[in-house]
Amino acid sequence: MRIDVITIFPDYLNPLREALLGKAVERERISVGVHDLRTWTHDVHKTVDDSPYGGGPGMVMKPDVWGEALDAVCPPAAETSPRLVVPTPAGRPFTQDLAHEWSREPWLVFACGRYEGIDQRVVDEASERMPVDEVSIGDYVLVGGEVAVLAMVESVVRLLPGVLGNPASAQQDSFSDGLLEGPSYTRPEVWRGRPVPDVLRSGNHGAIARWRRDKALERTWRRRPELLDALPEGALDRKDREA
Ligand SMILES: Nc1cc(-c2cccs2)n[nH]1
Repeated sequence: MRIDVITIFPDYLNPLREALLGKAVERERISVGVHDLRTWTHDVHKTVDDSPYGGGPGMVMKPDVWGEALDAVCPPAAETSPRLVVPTPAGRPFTQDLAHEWSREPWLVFACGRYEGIDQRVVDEASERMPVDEVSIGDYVLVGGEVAVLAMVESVVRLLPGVLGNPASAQQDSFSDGLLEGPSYTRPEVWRGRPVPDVLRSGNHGAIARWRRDKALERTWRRRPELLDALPEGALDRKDREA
């Protein structure tokens, strides 16, 4: 997978070179290009934004600069086009399902804007030649899209074959079965007077699976009840309903 990020804060994307993601780059599971948007300005101040038409607070990012940047990073004449991802608080929710969908893409380009946004014509024009997803990573407002890109890239790249040490981890993610993951425990057996639940040390794998499922259902019911309503028909069996 090829990943390109266009940003006015290229150093903000340095974590993409670290740890798990850094290994994925080293192993050529992904190639990462980070591009400074100011490269495509032509004034001495390298201006990337301007006041919003219609008035209002903040600044909006200029379409001409973004247009040149996107033309350079994903040339219109090229035979392949990327999926363009634009983080915004006004986007559709980014979910684990979307991470799985994107993990099958050969090329993703992320456009990091300000929270007041990028001139809408940039997305409108790009949509004529590539798929564009305007997505939100949650109902809160960041200053820029860079943090959102780090989160989304990490959640997508960890799903690629050969990136996670144990592929089973991605299979047992929270949300993979529509529920939140239940509690986890490791040594010591007793910590500050708190023992590990007996069932987890019983060696009875059926009982352990049942206990874990019950804890996942309980946690989901307490913290995210709407996820239970969104489960497909038949996802909960009789024992689940008794939990
Ligand atoms: N979910 C979300 C995205 C954002 C921003 C994207 C770009 C600038 S601020 N804030 N919150």
